[in-house]
Amino acid sequence: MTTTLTVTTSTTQYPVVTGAGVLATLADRLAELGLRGALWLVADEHLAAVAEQTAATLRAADYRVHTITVPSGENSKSFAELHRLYDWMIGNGIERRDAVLALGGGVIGDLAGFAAATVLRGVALVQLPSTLLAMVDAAVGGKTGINHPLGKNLIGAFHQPRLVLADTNLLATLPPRELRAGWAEVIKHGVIRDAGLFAALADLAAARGWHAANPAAWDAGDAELTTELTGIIARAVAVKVEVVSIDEFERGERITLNYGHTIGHAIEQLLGYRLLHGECVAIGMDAAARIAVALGMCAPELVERQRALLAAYGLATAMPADLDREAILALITRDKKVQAGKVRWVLPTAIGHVTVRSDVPIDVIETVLSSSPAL
Ligand SMILES: NC(=O)c1ccc[n+]([C@@H]2O[C@H](COP(=O)([O-])OP(=O)(O)OC[C@H]3O[C@@H](n4cnc5c(N)ncnc54)[C@H](O)[C@@H]3O)[C@@H](O)[C@H]2O)c1
Ligand SMILES: O=C(O)C(=O)C[C@@H](O)[C@H](O)[C@H](O)COP(=O)(O)O
Ligand SMILES: [Zn+2]
Repeated sequence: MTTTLTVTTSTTQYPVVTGAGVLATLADRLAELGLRGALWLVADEHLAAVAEQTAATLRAADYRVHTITVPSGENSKSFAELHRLYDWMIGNGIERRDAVLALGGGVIGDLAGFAAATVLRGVALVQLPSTLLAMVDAAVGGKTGINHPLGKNLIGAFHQPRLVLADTNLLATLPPRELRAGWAEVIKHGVIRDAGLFAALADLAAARGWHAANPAAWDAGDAELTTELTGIIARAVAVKVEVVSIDEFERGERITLNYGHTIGHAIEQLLGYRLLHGECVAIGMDAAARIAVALGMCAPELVERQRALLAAYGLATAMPADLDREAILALITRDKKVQAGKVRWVLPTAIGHVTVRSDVPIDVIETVLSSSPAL
């Protein structure tokens, strides 16, 4: 099953295509978009074979293709890697009508996307996500960037892709831990905007007997499961498409996509990126839900339901014991969503609904952090 959704903003419109085998349609789609310049394929090192195959197909369709691989992992969202991409592009004569193709997870999408946003003041970008997380979230919506030693994603730009092609066949080689990290953003999409998606995830978990001790596993040979999960992925993509179409530049609605990230990003950075982005978002979602309960915004049952669903998809919500709670607090106040010195918290009121609050008392946050279950 292939699903095509369209991001429509005041400045642009582009398709987000999700399905098994869609990467094979890349050359035709580029031609339809009128992208006939050279292609600069930036691939995660673990996707080198896919990159080679993709480049060969594009060359057979008369494209000039340059390829480069980037070391896997969060550390590649760095000035050094960005610089290496600029040297490669400029050194080999990139032109304004060319396009950058980002083949990999969110790290490659963010890094190559930012290079595309800035080289020659911007060239076309095509996102070819290869992780669950990138398919449902990172590849869509145009947020690109790198990390700064003082914080996550602090240097970046909005640069919308011309096309997102999410080939779910690529997920067959994704390590289970990375797949689990992707479920965090899928569940986030359910909590912030789509109670039906949350219910579908919960129903599937119940039907399959998935819980903390026996979490979700995707056996690609199970056709029925693959169909169900592909449908769920398409539904999660739809949430992202909807939100960024409403609010491209995060002036309002888009901040809801940051649910779980205020604390999540702080943990990611404090642990030196030892935990994955999705794993930290899961911990941050649990803390945010507990803040909402403490403020009387939702019933404690919401925390339990969210925790159970995260656990069923293999995600822990306890904070690592070595995490310095004071340091989390300090980092939160440097979050890029801080306005007039106030942290803007995305908090749930019910499954499928969140609201933004800038008046969360510090002692509530301290209590939630200090009462977090520890790993
Ligand atoms: N721009 C956005 O809107 C947005 C949204 C969410 C997250 N992000 C960012 O995305 C990053 C996380 O992305 P991610 O979870 O995709 O991680 P990632 O890009 O680090 O990829 C995860 C790991 O899987 C490997 N891999 C990727 N695809 C594979 C495949 N098909 N088969 C085998 N191995 C594969 C990679 O080499 C890497 O080791 C974070 O930096 C986060 O900040 C950005
Ligand atoms: O697309 C968005 O907007 C998001 O917030 C999606 C998040 O899942 C993603 O992690 C994003 O990179 C966070 O953005 P940031 O502005 O908080 O760095
Ligand atoms: Zn995220």
